[in-house]
Amino acid sequence: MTAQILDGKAISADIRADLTQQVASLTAQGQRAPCLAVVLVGDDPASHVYVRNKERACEQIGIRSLPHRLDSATAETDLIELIDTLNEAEDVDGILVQLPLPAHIDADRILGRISPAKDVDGFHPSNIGRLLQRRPGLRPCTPYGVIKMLERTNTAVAGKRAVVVGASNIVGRPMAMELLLANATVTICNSKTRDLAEEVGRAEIVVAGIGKPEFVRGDWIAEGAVVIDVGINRLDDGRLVGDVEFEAAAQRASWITPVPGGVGPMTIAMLMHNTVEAYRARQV
Ligand SMILES: Nc1nc2c(c(=O)[nH]1)N[C@@H](CN(C=O)c1ccc(C(=O)N[C@@H](CCC(=O)O)C(=O)O)cc1)CN2
Ligand SMILES: [Mg+2]
Repeated sequence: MTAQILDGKAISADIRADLTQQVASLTAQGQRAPCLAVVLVGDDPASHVYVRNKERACEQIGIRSLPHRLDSATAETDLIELIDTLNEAEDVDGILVQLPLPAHIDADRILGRISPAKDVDGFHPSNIGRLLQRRPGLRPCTPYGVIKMLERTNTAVAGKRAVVVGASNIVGRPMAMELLLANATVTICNSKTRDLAEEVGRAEIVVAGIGKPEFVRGDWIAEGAVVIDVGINRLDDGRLVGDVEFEAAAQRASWITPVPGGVGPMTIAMLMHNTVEAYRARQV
């Protein structure tokens, strides 16, 4: 089998086009536009690129973005003060704090300070708990985006054997919860998993999010599996590769996401989706 490509750029463009229409119809009715506060601390070059891309996506959709660029030496107490101000601001619907934060700042404390109603990244323990319990809430963008991509394959997730490789708080764990919500039979693999190849080989859906270039070998993949690669790794030669050995995996998979142009663009599209959702929830 040779896999069909799950084109994250195209799917995210569809989602953003739909959001553009939604926002246009809100503002045509005289309502204010949704507003996303974008907080970036420090000068990590990749973070600057991601934040710019998020602000550009806001602009295209008609979401107002409120930039807060802070010095890398910003004290944790000052950042908390800013979060509190944004939590209180009537006209701010979503708060995004770009990660990673500088080492002297406790990221968990900051993410836990954001009002769950404005937590458009879906990282607050309350939103994670809601996902775990099948209750409505803001859902972490990357796993949510993966679910949207799986919908595009027109293969039912319910009843499928899904293997998530990686158990991070922002990808692996919430991804497993999303797949469970969709009624898959889910296995979460971590760094201590014995015989990873065998686990992956049983999967009808594989989601890789471990942050190790081409760690999941193509010959581990079962014939016809759907392969979702969340990894984005920059090699010394400048090439960008995922966590899956793409060419070999594509020989066996039915669908596969490329890197770049796969899950990455979906993360930003779902952030925009969550911002509009947070706005709507705050209007009632
Ligand atoms: N507060 C958050 N911080 C971080 C998140 C997040 O979701 N919320 N995720 C990552 C960074 N990130 C968004 O913030 C992100 C990374 C990559 C992409 C993307 O589209 N990548 C492109 C390739 C880009 C390149 O050439 O380097 C792709 O995959 O096609 C989008 C979003 C950590 N921090
Ligand atoms: Mg820290």
